[in-house]
Amino acid sequence: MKAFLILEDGNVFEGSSIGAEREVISEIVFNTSMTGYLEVLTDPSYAGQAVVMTYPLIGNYGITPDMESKRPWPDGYIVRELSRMPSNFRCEGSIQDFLKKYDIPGIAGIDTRALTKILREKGTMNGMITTDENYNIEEIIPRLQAYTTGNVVDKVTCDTVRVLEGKGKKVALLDLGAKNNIAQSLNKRGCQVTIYPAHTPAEEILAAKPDGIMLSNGPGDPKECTAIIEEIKKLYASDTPIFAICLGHQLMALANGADTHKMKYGHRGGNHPVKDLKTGRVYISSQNHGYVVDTDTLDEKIAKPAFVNVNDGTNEGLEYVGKNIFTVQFHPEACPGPQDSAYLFDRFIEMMGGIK
Ligand SMILES: NC(=O)CC[C@H](N)C(=O)O
Repeated sequence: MKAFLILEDGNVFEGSSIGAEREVISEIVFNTSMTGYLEVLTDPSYAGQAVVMTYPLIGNYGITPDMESKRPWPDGYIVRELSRMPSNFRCEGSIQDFLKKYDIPGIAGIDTRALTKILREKGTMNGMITTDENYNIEEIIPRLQAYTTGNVVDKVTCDTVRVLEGKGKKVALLDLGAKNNIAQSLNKRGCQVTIYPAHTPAEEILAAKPDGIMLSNGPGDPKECTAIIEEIKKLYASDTPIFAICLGHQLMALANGADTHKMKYGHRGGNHPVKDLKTGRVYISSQNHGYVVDTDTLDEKIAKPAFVNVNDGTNEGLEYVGKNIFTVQFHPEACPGPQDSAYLFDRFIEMMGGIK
C-alpha cells in the first residue's frame, strides 16, 4: 500500500506503508546511527517524534532481545529500505510486525538522504504519515504548523518502584524515560538500583538514604517538566551525589536557573565528538537530543561547562561547583553506540565513595 510523508514546508515523499496503516502527525527527526535500530526504536526519548534512519538498510536481523525498554516509542518510523527477510539466530520477528503490534505507522522506500538534507537545512519540522492518496495539502499544512508535542515524560515513565539488587552502592534512579542500559550499567558495577517513577516526591527518594541519585534521559521539551524541576531543586539541595544524563542534565540546569533552547536539528547518532574541557581529550559519544542548555544563562558560581560538542560548540556537560554533581548531554550508557564514555559510571561510583 502507498504511503505519503507530508512535511510542514509542503514537501511530499511517496513510499510504501509499513507498520500500522493509520495517519499520524509528529515531529520528524533523523538518526545517523549505522547500527542499533532496535535500541533506537525502544529508546523512550523518541516518544512524541517520528524517526528517520539515515542508514539505508534497516531490520536485517529483525527483532532481538536488544531492547532499551518494553516497547517501541516513536510516533512513526521512516526508512529507505526495510528488510523483508530478517535473519539472525536471535531473531524473534520482523520490524513490520513489531510496528503493527504497537500501532506505529511508518513509511519505507523514500529518499531518506533528500529528506535529511531538508531537515538539516530548514531544521526539524512536523510532518504527517498517511496512506490517504486524496490528501488535501492545504488543509494538512496548518494542522502540521499548529502541532506541538506536549508533555511526554508522563507517557514513558514507570508506574511503580522497582529494585535491581546489588551489594554495592545504593543508587536512586529517577525514570524520566530511562533506557535500560542506564540501570544495567550501574547494576553491572555492583550498585543496588531503585528505579522511581518520574513524579516521585524528592522527600520519598531522600528518605531511603541513597548513596547517589541518577537522573535519566527522557523525551520532550525539558521546560514541560515544571513539577519535576521543583523536586530536582530539593535533590540538589540534599548534597547527595548526583549524575544526570540528557533530559536529567537539562532539568538539573533548569532547576538551577539556566535556560534551554531547541537546536535547529538536534544531535542523534552514534559518532558525536565531545571534548572534556579539563583534559582536552575528545570522546566519541552516542547522542539523542533536540534541546540544549544555554551555558550563558548559567551562573559560573553554580556550574561550569565540563564537556563541549566539537562539531557545533554546544554544551555537552556540566560540573556543579561545591557539589558532588556532574551531568552530561550525551549517553555514556551508549546503546547503540561507542563505549568511550562508560568510565563516567565509574566516576559516579567513586563520587559516592568507591565500591563496597
Ligand atoms: N535523550 C534525551 O534525554 C533527550 C532530552 C530531550 N528530550 C531533548 O530532546 O533534548
